[in-house]
Amino acid sequence: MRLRGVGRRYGLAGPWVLRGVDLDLPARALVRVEGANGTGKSTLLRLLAGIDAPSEGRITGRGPRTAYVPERFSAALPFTAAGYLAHLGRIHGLRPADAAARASGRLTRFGAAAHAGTPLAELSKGTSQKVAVAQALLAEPELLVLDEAWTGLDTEARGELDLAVVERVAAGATVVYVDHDPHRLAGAVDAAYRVEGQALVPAPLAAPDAAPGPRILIEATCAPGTPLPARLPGAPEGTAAPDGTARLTVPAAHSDALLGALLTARPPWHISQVTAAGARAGRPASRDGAP
Ligand SMILES: Nc1ncnc2c1ncn2[C@@H]1O[C@H](COP(=O)(O)OP(=O)(O)OP(=O)(O)O)[C@@H](O)[C@H]1O
Repeated sequence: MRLRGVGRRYGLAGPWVLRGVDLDLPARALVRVEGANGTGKSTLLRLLAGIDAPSEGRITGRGPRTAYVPERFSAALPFTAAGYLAHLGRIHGLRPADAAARASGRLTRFGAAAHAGTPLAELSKGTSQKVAVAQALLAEPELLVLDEAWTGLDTEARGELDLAVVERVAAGATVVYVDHDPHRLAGAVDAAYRVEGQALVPAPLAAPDAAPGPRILIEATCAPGTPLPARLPGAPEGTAAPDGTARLTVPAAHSDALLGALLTARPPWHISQVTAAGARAGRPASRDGAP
């Protein structure tokens, strides 16, 4: 996706919020946008998501599957949380039974299963935000735009969203996000930009050492006594036990490479579980439980 000479102002004679923005967003990339309060980050994200149009300039190459999570989500629609997600699933072309199953799975993943039957209008702010995140992930978007989507989520749901973002990028998507936490997803970010004045300028990436970002725990098995392959990518922490089980943690950015190395090793390792490191012990990454 490309932005060329993009500008946005509100009202015909309003001040320019953004002007002369040129940006290339490749596939399979995690892109952070930062900037001081009120500089135009949300304005840029709405333009990227296509829910607002530039006042000047051109945006091209946006794919059909785009999802957006706003800073504050409130859907004043006559649906329950699960009904709303299932409805969106059907709009995305899923069969009713598949849409209902996927809706339920997404609510479970973000710890909102207990509120599946609650009308949208009665959801707490945190649960509404979980529904917003669940709806964005429903269509497996190729462009995912997150405007402080972590705000209002509990710790577990924040970890799930970190993991879901990393998964989307690994699946080939472009994910663009704003978050007040400078360490959010640090170590996994491919490019960062700062809104300054009316311009968008490249920003330095947070050092992975200072802020390692999400880590993934990979549990694998092989024949008892098999040593781990040498020089595994991502410098994973952990060892293989004599019974042939291994528990390894790596920065999320390296988890795909590590999985690939284990699966193609000689002899190959069988992957038994992949979870967010720091998730409750022994529970899979897609877990249930109320907030
Ligand atoms: N719908 C709108 N109508 C008029 N002005 C707007 C609108 N949306 C944003 N603005 C103005 O555009 C400027 C940039 O706002 P925007 O919300 O994009 O900034 P931001 O960097 O996301 O802010 P924050 O960090 O507070 O979330 C602000 O001056 C804001 O008042």
